[in-house]
Amino acid sequence: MNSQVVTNPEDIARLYRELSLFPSLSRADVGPVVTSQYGGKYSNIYTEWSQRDLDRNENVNFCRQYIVFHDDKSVVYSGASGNCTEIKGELQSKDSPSGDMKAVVRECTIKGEDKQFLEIWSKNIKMKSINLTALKKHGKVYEDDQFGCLVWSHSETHLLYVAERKRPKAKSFFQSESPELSSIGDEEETVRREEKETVKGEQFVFHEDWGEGLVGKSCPVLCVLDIEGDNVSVLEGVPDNISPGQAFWAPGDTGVVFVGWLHEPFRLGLKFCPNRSSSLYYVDLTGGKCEQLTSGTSAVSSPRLSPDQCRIVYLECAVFGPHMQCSRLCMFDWYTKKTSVVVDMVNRPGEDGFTGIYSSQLSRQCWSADSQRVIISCPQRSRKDLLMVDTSTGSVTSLTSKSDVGSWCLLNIERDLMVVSCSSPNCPPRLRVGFLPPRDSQEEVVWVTLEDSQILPEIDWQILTFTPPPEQDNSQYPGLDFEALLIKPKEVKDGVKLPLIVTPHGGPHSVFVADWFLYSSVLCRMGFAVLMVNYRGSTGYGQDNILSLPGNVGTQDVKDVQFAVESVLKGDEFDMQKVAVSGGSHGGFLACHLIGQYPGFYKACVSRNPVTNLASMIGSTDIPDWCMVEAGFDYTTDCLPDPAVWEQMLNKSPIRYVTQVQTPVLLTLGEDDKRVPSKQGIEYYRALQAKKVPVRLLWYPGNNHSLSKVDAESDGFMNIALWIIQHLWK
Ligand SMILES: CC(=O)N[C@@H](C)C(=O)N[C@@H](C)C(=O)N[C@@H](C)C(=O)O
Repeated sequence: MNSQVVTNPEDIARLYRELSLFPSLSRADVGPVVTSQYGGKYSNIYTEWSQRDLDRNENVNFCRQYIVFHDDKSVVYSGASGNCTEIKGELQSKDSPSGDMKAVVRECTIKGEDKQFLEIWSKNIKMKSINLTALKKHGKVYEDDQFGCLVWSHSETHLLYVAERKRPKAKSFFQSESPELSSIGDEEETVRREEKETVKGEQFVFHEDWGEGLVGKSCPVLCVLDIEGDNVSVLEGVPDNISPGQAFWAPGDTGVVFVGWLHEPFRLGLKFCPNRSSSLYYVDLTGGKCEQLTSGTSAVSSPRLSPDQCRIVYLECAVFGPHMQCSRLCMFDWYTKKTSVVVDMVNRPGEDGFTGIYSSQLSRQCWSADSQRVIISCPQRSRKDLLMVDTSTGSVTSLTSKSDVGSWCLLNIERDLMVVSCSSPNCPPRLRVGFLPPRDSQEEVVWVTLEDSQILPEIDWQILTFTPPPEQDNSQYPGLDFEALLIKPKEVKDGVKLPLIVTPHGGPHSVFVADWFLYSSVLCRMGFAVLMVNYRGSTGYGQDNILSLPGNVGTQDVKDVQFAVESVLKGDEFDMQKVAVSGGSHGGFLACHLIGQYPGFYKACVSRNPVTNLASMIGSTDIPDWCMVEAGFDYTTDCLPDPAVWEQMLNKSPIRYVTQVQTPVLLTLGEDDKRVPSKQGIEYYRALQAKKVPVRLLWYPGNNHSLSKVDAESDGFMNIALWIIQHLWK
């Protein structure tokens, strides 16, 4: 075999184990400025990381702290202050604004029962540990990014968080009554009260939840802990037709501002779906009066209060339509109660190259100290950059576009000290800090690395740009181009042509930015080239690019990927007899389309939780609107099955071409997938079996759409690599 590909399973596993060690940065907080007696200033940087532990079969979360000496505008010295500490059981944590206290929501199992505690730490003492489970004021605390929050009041006397609404105990009509209580004591009184609150016939009522990644999260409520009084109250006044989340304290702690998502007539999947009808609200703590701050005709997210507590920026996009779109950055003036658009949607990038805002979540803090600028990390074509927005002028400046690092993520900013994670396809995440230059200055940010990582010299990467041929131009949205990341081994032996693995992203409205990808890095170290295609419809290229795809899935996206592959194969670097295709979700949809529409071209196919039949998916997915929109139809909540629509859906689905498939297919399915139900993969699996096409199906219990648990991810990789090797060199 004239190749340089690693094929021995033990060697592959060793490579995977080596590269899976690199942790990812999930959070950073900047502590208060401390001035030493000699006038030196320093701040503590608290960071949280996540790392795969293949032996414990879990993602391990740990923290590490650093100290940064500065003069409020530049870093003088920095270094780690201690080693890493695993943080197990901590659902949420947050230092108080002064840094004097820390709140922790902790989950632990006591005598076989899961319980949740809200802890208040000060210096070296755990001052309070409130058993939230025993209080029975609400259900489980929300720890997710969609609804969850843990916020200190400005006064540091109250804590705000989100939990599941308390549901009365349900019992059968035929359950025997508890024996008459002999004596009335506190305990008995509690049991008696609970008996009264118990309802019959409600044990099996269906409670819809918010879908994939939010299973069991149905009715969030805003909760406030009065730290002095040790009592928890559920905020009144939130309208019954909305689910609140992403809450924070209003100026002066007079009340709470939050995002409310409409959940009538029913809930649709919310994860990766920022296009759900939602508004900003304010609920007054005293009277419980609730006020809607934004129009209610759009979808909003990530409200962030300015340091001077005068304005709130937030992201806004249209309701329904493509699930990820170009957002507007809007602002609500707390005192005039007026909203304004700071940065509008970008249909086509202009000369300045700014392609629009595609972030679905702003960083925890994103304001400059002067309350004039906002920092946003978001995709700009195939990179992810830090953008500085001047909220007075709406001007957008990239702080990182000249960098050779492909992906920058703002973790936090406090008093203009930015904490970022940055990485590239050949460089795992690094932790850096740097001061935001003064407003209107032309200075570049001076970045200081707190935690470095070495560039992998064996990996080379580049961004390729493609212009579709005239016959594939979109007449409604003409002149659009698209890109792909090409990741390949730096050293290639003479005479060796590289095998190529083609990977279209899912979404379809998402994007591959030049970030660190574990799978692509290991495949590259094994000797494969990997082509990660950002076909038309990807985010980061303007709203027109996104709008060009709905109604054209299964043709435009498929042709874009094939055009990119055939363009790359025109060179003599790659072996066109050794091309595989691999994708997940909509990327799996494309992988299955490609082997059906180009029979024999791909020698192996891997498909993770693929969409294989839009017509059969619409009735079982948590995002039925996605099926309608991507098939080219408008969605309304009262829409009903229509044979003509189903016919169109079927015609745009990979299952339509399954009779042409010759390529061996590996399917990997998550048992708990609410997004693309596993029956989609099974439908395709059976069709291949019936045609006697080599097919293998891996079924991962306890895994959902992302198949991101350590077992599924590591086992999945090994099987993917060996499947490709088996069929590219048979
Ligand atoms: C961009 C995005 O995620 N859109 C959502 C509506 C979504 O879940 N789409 C799926 C069909 C999908 O393709 N998801 C991709 C991102 C995946 O890899 O899971």
